[in-house]
Formats: sequence, structure tokens, C-alpha cells
Amino acid sequence: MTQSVDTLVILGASGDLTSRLLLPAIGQLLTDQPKRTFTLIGSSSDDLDDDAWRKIVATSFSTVDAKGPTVDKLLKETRYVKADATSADDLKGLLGDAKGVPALYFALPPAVAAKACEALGTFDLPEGLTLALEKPFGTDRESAIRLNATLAKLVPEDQIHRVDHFLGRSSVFNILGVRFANSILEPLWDGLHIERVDVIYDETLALEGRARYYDGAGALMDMIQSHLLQVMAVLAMEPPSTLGEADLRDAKEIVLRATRVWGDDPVTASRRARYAAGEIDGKKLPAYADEKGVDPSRETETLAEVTLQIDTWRWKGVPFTLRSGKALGGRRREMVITFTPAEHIPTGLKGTMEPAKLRLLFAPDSMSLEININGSDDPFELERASLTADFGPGALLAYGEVLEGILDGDPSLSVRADTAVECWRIVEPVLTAWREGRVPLEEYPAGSEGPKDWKQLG
Ligand SMILES: NC(=O)C1=CN([C@@H]2O[C@H](COP(=O)(O)OP(=O)(O)OC[C@H]3O[C@@H](n4cnc5c(N)ncnc54)[C@H](OP(=O)(O)O)[C@@H]3O)[C@@H](O)[C@H]2O)C=CC1
Ligand SMILES: O=C1O[C@H](COP(=O)(O)O)[C@@H](O)[C@H](O)[C@H]1O
Repeated sequence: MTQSVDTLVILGASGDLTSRLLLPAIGQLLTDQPKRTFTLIGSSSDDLDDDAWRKIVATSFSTVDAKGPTVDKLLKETRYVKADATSADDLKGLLGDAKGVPALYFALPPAVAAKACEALGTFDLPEGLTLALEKPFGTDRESAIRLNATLAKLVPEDQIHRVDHFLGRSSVFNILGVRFANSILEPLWDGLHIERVDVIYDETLALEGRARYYDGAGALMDMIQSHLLQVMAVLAMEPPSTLGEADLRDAKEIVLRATRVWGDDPVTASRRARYAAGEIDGKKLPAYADEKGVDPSRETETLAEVTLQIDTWRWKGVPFTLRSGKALGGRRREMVITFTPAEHIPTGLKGTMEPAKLRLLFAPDSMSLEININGSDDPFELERASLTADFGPGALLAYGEVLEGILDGDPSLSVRADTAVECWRIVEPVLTAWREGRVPLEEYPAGSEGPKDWKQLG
């Protein structure tokens, strides 16, 4: 731990991200690493006072059983400042108030965060200021380029953290261990031995009152353009020499630069759908279009699927399909690597001929390698067996890993400027085809597996 930040200012302190994910991660980090000391300031446009804010912090901390003198000290000293994040005067006041080296965490809707960055360019910023921006970074490729240019005028690139909390998930660290700490998988990790790769993140959660943000984003921008492309990059990248910031981020960037929509045809390579009324776990859910704050004419998708190709020797001909959706009947969150079928099964063996599959599951993290083995009764009758292993949950929550990087000035887990633009470049043809109505918006009942005729992945 070489902490470089003295005061963490969260803009958007009254929002969902702050209370549900950031504050619990801070509580856990301080419980796990009690030598850390920093001041926390919460800020948003809401009329809160210090006591109300402390209550929010304490409630979030209690969800992770945060305790110890460092936690108590932070709780006692944390303050709330009402501010408009897009006002230069308010931001100047906030930063002027911060002790030592500050970090600004933009837990704000993306358009508001972009305006806040422009406002920061109108006055002198404190030495060492760190900026942490949430995904989605910008709202399209052009705006991401503009936002990068604005940020580059404010602070050096290594003080900019474009947060993608999936990069802090133990599931992503597990890919690195399984792939690069064994000599049995990496030689098979290419188009000669792998038929397809699917990354699936189906949630049972629905809109959860987030229309203000989600209705302008949808499943493609919310999950695929950011998180799932990052996961795919780690699955597909060349083995890096180290896990240092430059090696890791270069390796991801190279693979993303080679990625494009399968066959350059977004119409056949993508699908979108929106949930209709239904039921999940005995709870009735209204149609997405009827949720509070949703404008149905925007045709925002709540389930998206895109197939990509990676133009490298290693991945020629291998489809990578990324899928994510809300209000689905079951939580299915996994990366599935389907190997090519055996070249020749000796005549005399019968039964299942399915290719081997490696499944890496997100939280709780586990893996299973599904293979064909001889049957227990008849040795000539093949059966399916699964070799499984559980991974530990990791010492820190994903946001704890991310915050640790921010507080210690290590950008390894953050998305680099060029990569943020690349991710928009990859999905842009799909966004355009959808906007032009060239891919129909289908429907699925909440609580189902998605539209009936969609092929099962993995
Ligand atoms: N929620 C989640 O699960 C996740 C969210 N994210 C990202 O985090 C970001 C925030 O999302 P989320 O917390 O869900 O959104 P919310 O709408 O719940 O919260 C947004 C926050 O921003 C504040 N805000 C909006 N405009 C201003 C302004 N001009 N000045 C000051 N404060 C302002 C709001 O305050 P007020 O209510 O007073 O307007 C509120 O505190 C998004 O980019 C999202 O993609 C990323 C991962 C997960
Ligand atoms: O960034 C987001 O991620 C969550 C899913 O991540 P999890 O770690 O909470 O499972 C998703 O629900 C949300 O819509 C999205 O903004």
C-alpha cells in the first residue's frame, strides 16, 4: 500500500452506485487494511446534511460488517457538501475544502460527468488530483474522444481511472491464473482448438428504479460495450510478460483493436429485446415500457447479444458472443469456452460426442471442465463428466480492488484512453443498425429465458 490520495470526494453521493457498491467497498477496504487513512466527502445536488450522509455511509458499511478504529474515524469525520457537479464554482469550493491530495470520483450519469470535466478545465486544479470516471465512458465514440481530450488537459493519463468494476472482479483475475499459470490450456487457446466463446451475463434484476440512467443506455451500452468487452479482452489477449499496468493494458488494447462485428454485418450478428410484463420469484413485474421514468419510444433494449470476430492468427474463425440482459428467469453469469470436437472418435465408442467445454462462472466463482469419459457401466458408452473447482471470493469486493488502485495511484485495473474509444468503435455499427431499425426489437416476458427463438448459448 503506497497511498497517494488523502481525500476522496464522491460526486453523486446520493445515488445507487454510491450506497450499494462504493461505500460497502470502502468499508470493507478499511476493515481489511486498517492502516489506510483518508477523508471521505460525499456530494450531490440533494439537500442532505452531514448526519443524513453519515447514516447512508453507516448503513452501507453495515452490509459488509465494516468495523475497527479506522472505520469509526472515517465515519466520524466524513462530511457532506451540496454541490452542482457541473458548476465550476461548486467544484472549486469542493476541491478547496479537501485536505492534501484529492481524488474526485464521478458517480454521476455519464453526460453530467462529461460536463463536470469541462467545468474542471476553467480553474487551477490541485497538484496530484486523481479523477475516477464510471462507465459508460462517454455516450459514443466521438464523445469518448472528446472526453479523453478534455481529461488530457486536466491531469496526466496515469491519474485518470476509467472505472470498469468487472476488471476488479476475482472472476477476471481467475482467467489470468487458469490461462497463464498452467501449460495445459494455453497451447489449446486458439482457433484450431476452440470452436466458440460465449460470455453471458443474465440478471434477474430488472430496472430497480434506474430509468434516469438506464433508459438512455440499454443493455448494449450498460454491459456489453464496457464490462463484457473487457472480460473478452482478458480471455483473448496474448500472454503478457507481467501483470503490470503497461503490459496488461497493452495486451487488452491489442486484442480489442483487432475486434469487429462478425462478418461486418450487425444485422445478422446482433439481437435485441425488451422485457414485457411477467413474474420473477413470485413477484409480478410490469413491462419495461411501463416502468416509471421509461420513455417507450426510445426502444431501449433490456437484453442484447452481439457476435464479434477477432482478426488475429490465434482467433481466426472463432465467434465471440457477448450477451447480457435484465429481468430474466435465472441468473446465468459465465464464460463458456467450447472446444472443437475430437478429430476422430474410434469406432466402437458410442454415446455423447459433445465437444469439451470450459466454464468459468462469475460470483460465486467456480470453474468446470466438461469432458467425455467412459461410462461407469459400459466402458464403450461415453458419458459426460465435469471436473470442477471453486475459487475463493477474493479478499476485496470488485469496487474495493478498483478503489485500492485509485487510492494508491495504480491504474492497472482502469480502462486506458485508447481502449475506451476502441470499445465504442466495436459496438458502433450495432448501435447504428439498431437506431435505424434494421434489427427488430423483440420481446420476452420478464422471468423467461429471453425470446423463444433465440439460440441457447454455451
Ligand atoms: N448503479 C449501479 O449498479 C452501477 C452504476 N454505474 C455507473 O455509475 C454512474 C451513476 O449511476 P447510479 O448511481 O446508478 O445513478 P443514480 O441516478 O442513482 O445517481 C446519480 C447521482 O448523481 C447525482 N447528480 C446528477 N446530476 C447531478 C449534478 N448536476 N450535480 C450533482 N449531482 C448530480 C444524483 O443526485 P440527485 O439525485 O440529487 O440528482 C445522484 O446522486 C453511471 O455512470 C452508471 O453507469 C456503474 C456500475 C454499476
Ligand atoms: O455496471 C453495471 O453492472 C451491474 C452488474 O454487475 P454486478 O457486479 O452488480 O453483478 C448491472 O446490474 C448494472 O446494470 C450495470 O450498470
